[in-house]
Amino acid sequence: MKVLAGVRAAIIDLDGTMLDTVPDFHVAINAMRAELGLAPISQQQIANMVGKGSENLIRSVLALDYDAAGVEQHFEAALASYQRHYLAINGNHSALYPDVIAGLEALKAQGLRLACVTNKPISFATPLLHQKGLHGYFDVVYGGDSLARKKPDPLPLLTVCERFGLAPSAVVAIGDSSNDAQAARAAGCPVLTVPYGYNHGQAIHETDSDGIVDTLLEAARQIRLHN
Ligand SMILES: O=C(O)COP(=O)(O)O
Ligand SMILES: [Mg+2]
Repeated sequence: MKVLAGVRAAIIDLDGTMLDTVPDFHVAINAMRAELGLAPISQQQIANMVGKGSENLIRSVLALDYDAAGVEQHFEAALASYQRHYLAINGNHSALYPDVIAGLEALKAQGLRLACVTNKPISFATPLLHQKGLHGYFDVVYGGDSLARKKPDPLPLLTVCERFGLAPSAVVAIGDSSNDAQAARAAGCPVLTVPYGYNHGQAIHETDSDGIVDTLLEAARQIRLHN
Protein backbone atom coordinates (compact mmCIF):
# COMPACT_ATOMS: atom_id res chain seq x y z
CA MET A 1 0.00 0.00 0.00
CA LYS A 2 2.14 2.84 -1.32
CA VAL A 3 -0.39 5.43 -0.14
CA LEU A 4 0.58 4.65 3.47
CA ALA A 5 4.16 5.90 2.99
CA GLY A 6 4.71 9.02 5.07
CA VAL A 7 1.63 8.58 7.26
CA ARG A 8 2.06 10.45 10.59
CA ALA A 9 -1.44 10.38 12.08
CA ALA A 10 -4.62 8.32 12.03
CA ILE A 11 -8.27 9.34 12.22
CA ILE A 12 -10.31 6.51 13.69
CA ASP A 13 -14.07 6.03 13.53
CA LEU A 14 -16.00 4.93 16.64
CA ASP A 15 -19.25 2.99 15.99
CA GLY A 16 -18.56 -0.22 14.09
CA THR A 17 -14.78 0.33 14.12
CA MET A 18 -13.72 0.48 17.79
CA LEU A 19 -17.00 -0.44 19.51
CA ASP A 20 -19.90 -2.71 18.64
CA THR A 21 -22.56 -0.22 19.74
CA VAL A 22 -25.59 -1.65 17.92
CA PRO A 23 -26.84 -3.31 21.16
CA ASP A 24 -26.91 0.19 22.78
CA PHE A 25 -28.71 1.66 19.76
CA HIS A 26 -31.14 -1.28 19.88
CA VAL A 27 -32.13 -0.70 23.52
CA ALA A 28 -32.52 3.07 23.10
CA ILE A 29 -34.39 2.90 19.78
CA ASN A 30 -36.86 0.29 21.02
CA ALA A 31 -37.47 2.26 24.26
CA MET A 32 -38.25 5.29 22.08
CA ARG A 33 -40.48 3.20 19.79
CA ALA A 34 -42.38 1.81 22.78
CA GLU A 35 -43.06 5.38 23.96
CA LEU A 36 -44.51 6.14 20.54
CA GLY A 37 -46.60 2.93 20.61
CA LEU A 38 -44.48 1.29 17.87
CA ALA A 39 -43.34 -2.36 17.78
CA PRO A 40 -39.70 -3.24 18.49
CA ILE A 41 -37.26 -3.70 15.60
CA SER A 42 -34.21 -5.98 15.28
CA GLN A 43 -30.52 -5.27 15.79
CA GLN A 44 -29.90 -6.06 12.11
CA GLN A 45 -32.41 -3.44 10.98
CA ILE A 46 -30.66 -0.90 13.19
CA ALA A 47 -27.16 -1.90 12.04
CA ASN A 48 -28.20 -1.10 8.47
CA MET A 49 -29.37 2.40 9.50
CA VAL A 50 -26.44 3.49 11.72
CA GLY A 51 -23.71 5.68 10.30
CA LYS A 52 -25.05 9.07 9.33
CA GLY A 53 -25.74 10.48 12.80
CA SER A 54 -28.73 10.59 15.17
CA GLU A 55 -31.11 12.68 13.04
CA ASN A 56 -30.73 10.39 10.04
CA LEU A 57 -31.12 7.30 12.25
CA ILE A 58 -34.34 8.55 13.86
CA ARG A 59 -35.84 9.56 10.50
CA SER A 60 -34.96 6.10 9.07
CA VAL A 61 -36.49 4.35 12.09
CA LEU A 62 -39.71 6.41 11.89
CA ALA A 63 -39.95 5.84 8.12
CA LEU A 64 -40.58 2.14 8.86
CA ASP A 65 -44.05 3.16 10.12
CA TYR A 66 -44.84 6.67 8.84
CA ASP A 67 -44.95 8.49 5.52
CA ALA A 68 -42.74 11.56 5.00
CA ALA A 69 -45.19 13.94 6.71
CA GLY A 70 -45.64 11.56 9.65
CA VAL A 71 -41.88 11.25 10.07
CA GLU A 72 -41.53 15.01 10.39
CA GLN A 73 -44.55 15.24 12.70
CA HIS A 74 -43.04 12.74 15.17
CA PHE A 75 -39.38 13.62 14.64
CA GLU A 76 -38.77 16.09 17.50
CA ALA A 77 -40.43 13.95 20.16
CA ALA A 78 -38.75 10.78 18.89
CA LEU A 79 -35.30 12.36 18.85
CA ALA A 80 -35.70 13.73 22.39
CA SER A 81 -36.93 10.36 23.67
CA TYR A 82 -34.12 8.51 21.89
CA GLN A 83 -31.46 10.86 23.30
CA ARG A 84 -32.81 10.47 26.83
CA HIS A 85 -32.86 6.67 26.60
CA TYR A 86 -29.46 6.46 24.88
CA LEU A 87 -27.72 8.60 27.50
CA ALA A 88 -29.25 6.46 30.26
CA ILE A 89 -27.67 3.24 28.91
CA ASN A 90 -24.71 4.60 26.88
CA GLY A 91 -22.02 1.88 26.78
CA ASN A 92 -23.86 -0.65 28.96
CA HIS A 93 -24.47 -3.06 26.08
CA SER A 94 -21.56 -2.23 23.78
CA ALA A 95 -18.16 -3.91 23.56
CA LEU A 96 -14.71 -3.35 22.12
CA TYR A 97 -13.90 -5.28 18.96
CA PRO A 98 -10.86 -7.60 19.09
CA ASP A 99 -7.42 -5.95 19.11
CA VAL A 100 -8.69 -2.37 19.33
CA ILE A 101 -6.57 -1.49 22.37
CA ALA A 102 -3.57 -3.39 20.97
CA GLY A 103 -4.00 -1.52 17.69
CA LEU A 104 -4.17 1.88 19.37
CA GLU A 105 -1.11 1.01 21.47
CA ALA A 106 0.79 -0.05 18.34
CA LEU A 107 -0.17 3.10 16.43
CA LYS A 108 0.97 5.24 19.38
CA ALA A 109 4.21 3.25 19.72
CA GLN A 110 4.89 3.95 16.03
CA GLY A 111 4.70 7.67 16.82
CA LEU A 112 1.36 8.40 15.18
CA ARG A 113 -0.98 11.06 16.50
CA LEU A 114 -4.56 9.90 16.83
CA ALA A 115 -7.94 11.55 16.34
CA CYS A 116 -11.40 10.05 16.77
CA VAL A 117 -13.97 11.35 14.27
CA THR A 118 -17.47 9.95 14.75
CA ASN A 119 -20.92 10.89 13.52
CA LYS A 120 -22.20 10.12 17.03
CA PRO A 121 -23.16 13.28 18.95
CA ILE A 122 -20.18 14.47 21.00
CA SER A 123 -22.27 14.28 24.21
CA PHE A 124 -22.65 10.51 23.60
CA ALA A 125 -19.12 9.92 22.26
CA THR A 126 -17.06 11.55 25.04
CA PRO A 127 -18.47 9.58 28.02
CA LEU A 128 -18.43 6.38 25.95
CA LEU A 129 -14.73 6.81 25.06
CA HIS A 130 -13.95 7.38 28.75
CA GLN A 131 -16.02 4.40 29.90
CA LYS A 132 -14.27 2.03 27.48
CA GLY A 133 -10.76 3.29 28.28
CA LEU A 134 -10.27 4.82 24.84
CA HIS A 135 -10.32 8.55 25.47
CA GLY A 136 -6.67 8.92 26.49
CA TYR A 137 -5.41 7.68 23.12
CA PHE A 138 -6.84 10.64 21.21
CA ASP A 139 -5.44 14.15 20.84
CA VAL A 140 -8.64 15.26 19.13
CA VAL A 141 -12.24 13.98 19.25
CA TYR A 142 -14.99 15.31 16.97
CA GLY A 143 -18.61 14.18 17.14
CA GLY A 144 -21.22 14.48 14.41
CA ASP A 145 -22.37 17.80 15.86
CA SER A 146 -18.92 19.26 16.63
CA LEU A 147 -18.51 20.93 13.24
CA ALA A 148 -20.76 22.41 10.56
CA ARG A 149 -20.86 19.18 8.53
CA LYS A 150 -20.34 15.50 9.33
CA LYS A 151 -18.93 12.53 7.36
CA PRO A 152 -19.20 11.79 4.41
CA ASP A 153 -18.33 15.49 4.12
CA PRO A 154 -14.53 15.88 4.33
CA LEU A 155 -14.73 18.81 6.80
CA PRO A 156 -14.07 16.84 10.04
CA LEU A 157 -11.08 15.05 8.50
CA LEU A 158 -9.65 18.25 7.01
CA THR A 159 -10.07 19.99 10.38
CA VAL A 160 -8.04 17.25 12.07
CA CYS A 161 -5.30 17.57 9.42
CA GLU A 162 -5.19 21.31 10.04
CA ARG A 163 -5.00 20.86 13.83
CA PHE A 164 -2.18 18.36 13.41
CA GLY A 165 -0.41 20.61 10.88
CA LEU A 166 -0.25 17.69 8.44
CA ALA A 167 -1.13 17.31 4.77
CA PRO A 168 -4.13 14.98 4.22
CA SER A 169 -1.80 12.52 2.47
CA ALA A 170 -0.01 12.05 5.84
CA VAL A 171 -3.22 11.24 7.75
CA VAL A 172 -4.88 7.86 7.27
CA ALA A 173 -8.58 7.40 8.00
CA ILE A 174 -9.74 4.05 9.40
CA GLY A 175 -13.44 3.22 9.44
CA ASP A 176 -16.17 0.69 8.83
CA SER A 177 -18.43 2.43 6.34
CA SER A 178 -18.74 4.25 3.06
CA ASN A 179 -19.15 7.50 5.06
CA ASP A 180 -15.59 7.17 6.31
CA ALA A 181 -14.24 6.19 2.88
CA GLN A 182 -16.06 8.96 1.02
CA ALA A 183 -14.95 11.59 3.55
CA ALA A 184 -11.36 10.38 3.24
CA ARG A 185 -11.42 10.36 -0.56
CA ALA A 186 -12.88 13.88 -0.63
CA ALA A 187 -10.27 15.08 1.90
CA GLY A 188 -7.36 13.41 0.10
CA CYS A 189 -6.56 11.10 3.04
CA PRO A 190 -5.60 7.46 2.50
CA VAL A 191 -8.29 5.16 3.91
CA LEU A 192 -8.39 1.65 5.39
CA THR A 193 -11.65 -0.13 6.15
CA VAL A 194 -12.55 -2.87 8.64
CA PRO A 195 -14.99 -5.59 7.50
CA TYR A 196 -16.82 -6.24 10.80
CA GLY A 197 -18.81 -3.03 11.31
CA TYR A 198 -21.93 -1.44 9.84
CA ASN A 199 -21.92 -0.44 6.18
CA HIS A 200 -25.59 0.23 5.46
CA GLY A 201 -26.13 -3.46 4.70
CA GLN A 202 -23.46 -3.43 1.98
CA ALA A 203 -20.34 -5.61 1.81
CA ILE A 204 -17.24 -3.56 2.66
CA HIS A 205 -15.65 -4.81 -0.60
CA GLU A 206 -18.11 -2.60 -2.46
CA THR A 207 -16.66 0.50 -0.78
CA ASP A 208 -13.74 2.24 -2.45
CA SER A 209 -10.75 2.22 -0.06
CA ASP A 210 -6.99 1.66 -0.08
CA GLY A 211 -7.30 -1.64 1.74
CA ILE A 212 -9.36 -3.79 4.09
CA VAL A 213 -7.76 -4.67 7.44
CA ASP A 214 -9.17 -7.32 9.78
CA THR A 215 -8.40 -5.33 12.95
CA LEU A 216 -6.89 -2.03 14.11
CA LEU A 217 -3.76 -4.02 15.00
CA GLU A 218 -3.51 -5.15 11.39
CA ALA A 219 -3.94 -1.50 10.31
CA ALA A 220 -1.01 -0.56 12.56
CA ARG A 221 1.06 -3.35 11.01
CA GLN A 222 0.29 -2.21 7.46
CA ILE A 223 1.20 1.38 8.33
CA ARG A 224 4.50 0.25 9.89
CA LEU A 225 5.34 -1.95 6.89
CA HIS A 226 4.90 0.91 4.44
CA ASN A 227 6.55 3.71 6.41
O1 LIG B 1 -23.52 7.32 15.14
C1 LIG B 1 -23.40 7.18 13.91
O2 LIG B 1 -24.26 7.50 13.10
C2 LIG B 1 -22.15 6.56 13.36
O3 LIG B 1 -21.03 6.84 14.14
P1 LIG B 1 -19.57 6.55 13.55
O4 LIG B 1 -19.26 7.72 12.65
O5 LIG B 1 -18.72 6.49 14.77
O6 LIG B 1 -19.61 5.26 12.81
MG1 LIG C 1 -18.67 3.71 11.89
